[in-house]
Amino acid sequence: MKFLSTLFVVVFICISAVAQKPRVIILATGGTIAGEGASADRAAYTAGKVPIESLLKAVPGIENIATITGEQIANVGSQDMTIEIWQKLNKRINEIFANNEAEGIVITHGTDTQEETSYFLALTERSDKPVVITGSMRPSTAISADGPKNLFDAVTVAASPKSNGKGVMVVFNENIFDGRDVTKGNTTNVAAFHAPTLGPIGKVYDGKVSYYMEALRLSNKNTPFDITNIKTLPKVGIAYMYADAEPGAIQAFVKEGYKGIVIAGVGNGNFNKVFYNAIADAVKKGVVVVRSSHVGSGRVTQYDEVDDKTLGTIVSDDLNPQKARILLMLGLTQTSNKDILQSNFFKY
Ligand SMILES: NC(=O)CC[C@H](N)C(=O)O
Repeated sequence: MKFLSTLFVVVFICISAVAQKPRVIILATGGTIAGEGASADRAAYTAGKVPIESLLKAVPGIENIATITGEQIANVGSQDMTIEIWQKLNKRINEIFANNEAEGIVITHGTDTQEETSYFLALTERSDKPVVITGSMRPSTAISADGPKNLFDAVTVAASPKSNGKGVMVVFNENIFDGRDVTKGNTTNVAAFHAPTLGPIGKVYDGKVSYYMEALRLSNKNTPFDITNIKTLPKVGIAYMYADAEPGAIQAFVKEGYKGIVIAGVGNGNFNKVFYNAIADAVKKGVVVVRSSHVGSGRVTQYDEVDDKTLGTIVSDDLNPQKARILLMLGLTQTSNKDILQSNFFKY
């Protein structure tokens, strides 16, 4: 009798484990994926119009992958993304995982600043469970809209047990990218994202997830950046270098009381003499200056054409300027020690 009842309990647990779908919560923030136009071409549309419930209706079969619920966190074109929305996202993500509300999270997001949100969250959210960001290049009303397919793939990745421990990722056009490495590489094409250092870490196709490599830079709960009780981040600006550039942007940031400046340098984080002098002046006034590059791939290395020791600058390693800005803002919430801030760029 005891054996039979034990057997019954074991069989019941097995059946319910098989029947129970993973739970995925979609946090919607807007973007082209929620865009709406008056005609079927992609021109003249407004990003961030369509609510998450309508987006889900356009994805047949998505309900078979996971038990899905949607929440609207914001509804903006991601050029209007703010640190306040990042904080809202971060808070809700940490809450969802702490309360065991879902196995995975998908964030729908405009593509323009998707790479910044992915890195910010990779540095600040605190779980091993997957957070998958996606979007689209064509609005929901366009011919061959890519949003439904990207959303289907993102939910597939978020629901997959293979994704545990992978942290924050971007899923786009069947590629899975690490949230740190990913960057937008095309202004209009559906293959809008790439990852200059690693390439995609995996692929998602036909409801199946395959990983090929792993990012080793520390992220998620292995970073010290906890923004739970932080209202605003220290101001960090980006100054763009080009032939015969003038240093007005650097001087303006210093005047406005910015705590840090990232130089979107040429080549290996280089700049001309007037930039050099303005940077030296900024450093003397206590502003932390990071050398990055607008080349689009590769590292900015220390003590190359610029002697960072003499100038007092630090380098971004392979982070592009917009990502270097995020790491510097978060680093500055903890210290203004340049050695520690520099070591962050080799760790995270
Ligand atoms: N493809 C897009 O998502 C671009 C739309 C808009 N600029 C945004 O980033 O939200």
